[in-house]
Amino acid sequence: MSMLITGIHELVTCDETLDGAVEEELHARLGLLRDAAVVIAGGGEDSAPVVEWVGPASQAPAADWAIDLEGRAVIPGFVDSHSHLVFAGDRSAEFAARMSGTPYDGGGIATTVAATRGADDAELRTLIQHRVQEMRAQGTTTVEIKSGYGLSVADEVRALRLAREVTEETTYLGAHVVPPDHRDGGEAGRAAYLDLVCGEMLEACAPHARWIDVFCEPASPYAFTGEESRRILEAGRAAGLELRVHGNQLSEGPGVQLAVELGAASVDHCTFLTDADVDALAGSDTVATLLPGVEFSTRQPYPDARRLLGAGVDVAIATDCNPGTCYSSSMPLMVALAVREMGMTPAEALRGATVVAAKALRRNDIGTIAVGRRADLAVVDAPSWLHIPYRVGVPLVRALEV
Ligand SMILES: N=CN[C@@H](CCC(=O)O)C(=O)O
Ligand SMILES: [Zn+2]
Repeated sequence: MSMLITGIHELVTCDETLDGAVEEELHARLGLLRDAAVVIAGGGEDSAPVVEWVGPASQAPAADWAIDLEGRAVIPGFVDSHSHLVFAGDRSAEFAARMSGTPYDGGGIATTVAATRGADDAELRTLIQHRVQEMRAQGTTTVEIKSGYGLSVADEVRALRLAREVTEETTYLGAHVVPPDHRDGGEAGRAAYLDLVCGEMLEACAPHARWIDVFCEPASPYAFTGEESRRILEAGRAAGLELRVHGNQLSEGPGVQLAVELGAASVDHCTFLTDADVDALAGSDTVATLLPGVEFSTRQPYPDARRLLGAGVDVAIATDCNPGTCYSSSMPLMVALAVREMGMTPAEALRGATVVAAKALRRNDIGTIAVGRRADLAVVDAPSWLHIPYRVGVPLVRALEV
């Protein structure tokens, strides 16, 4: 079965090779067509629908079904490459304290670990499904989900198993923080937890995960040093996982350069960078994923995306949706913050939320609208994609259900 989607006033494909794309600075590298149509086909029990044809509406082929979007804009579905959706509990009071000056240091993660361990599978499943649905309703069609609020073998496996029910992009984050039960044991407790993360826990979690991640942040007493992070990432790679890193969130530190050295797909946060960090990223295949909702919700300074883009670094943006540093699932909000606060042009921010975010997940089947790629489309209830940052806070974007 095929479906013709027509009545598209602006079609953002993010396909830079597309013939006939508008060549205006405002829409640079977006592969933008006006008065366009898309044909999608396939899809069934085992396979997602794919794009079969893209072009001017006047040349569209016939299809089994047609829908008319009546002059709206269409973009590739957002790729949210960084989230922590498997959690229970509430930390809104911590947010309120930060708004009046209390700094974030990662200590609140223990609160969520306790609440998450205390929730049964059905409760957690409902929470995850609700959050994924909330994302789709705002245009997100792919989401990466980390564990990291279990921090025992059984609880980490459970988090990844539940995350796998809704996405292939699952990330083992046993190295989120050293949990309270091990911190109480001092240096020996910490060493025992590292052994667990790199040993029994990794072995149990690897079958449920594609990625391994670590909160590399020597400035936080709860997180991991550069050397500890190296050991964790190397163990993960030996177990067949691909690498991503939480780095340079609270201070300058080793995370970015470690991620580049080990060939991680992405290093996320990048709030505090030295010139050497920027240079390392610029010569690498590692994406810098910025998480502007975190700076919004922690009152930290926003990272300077312009500095990274100017050096030639690939910059993605994601929500980091989690109960501590950013409880927002809204990619449209992240696009707006990236433009308003981090020096990205609207076009750079939209690319960062789609095609560059796909690169951060080492995927080339999503993040663009092109023949043969997945038919993951989002509709903007406005004539131009520019309304996403322009009409901040207005729920204009939704995933197209096909
Ligand atoms: N920094 C580490 N992890 C999360 C926050 C987790 C939490 O505070 O619950 C982040 O990406 O910001
Ligand atoms: Zn995170």
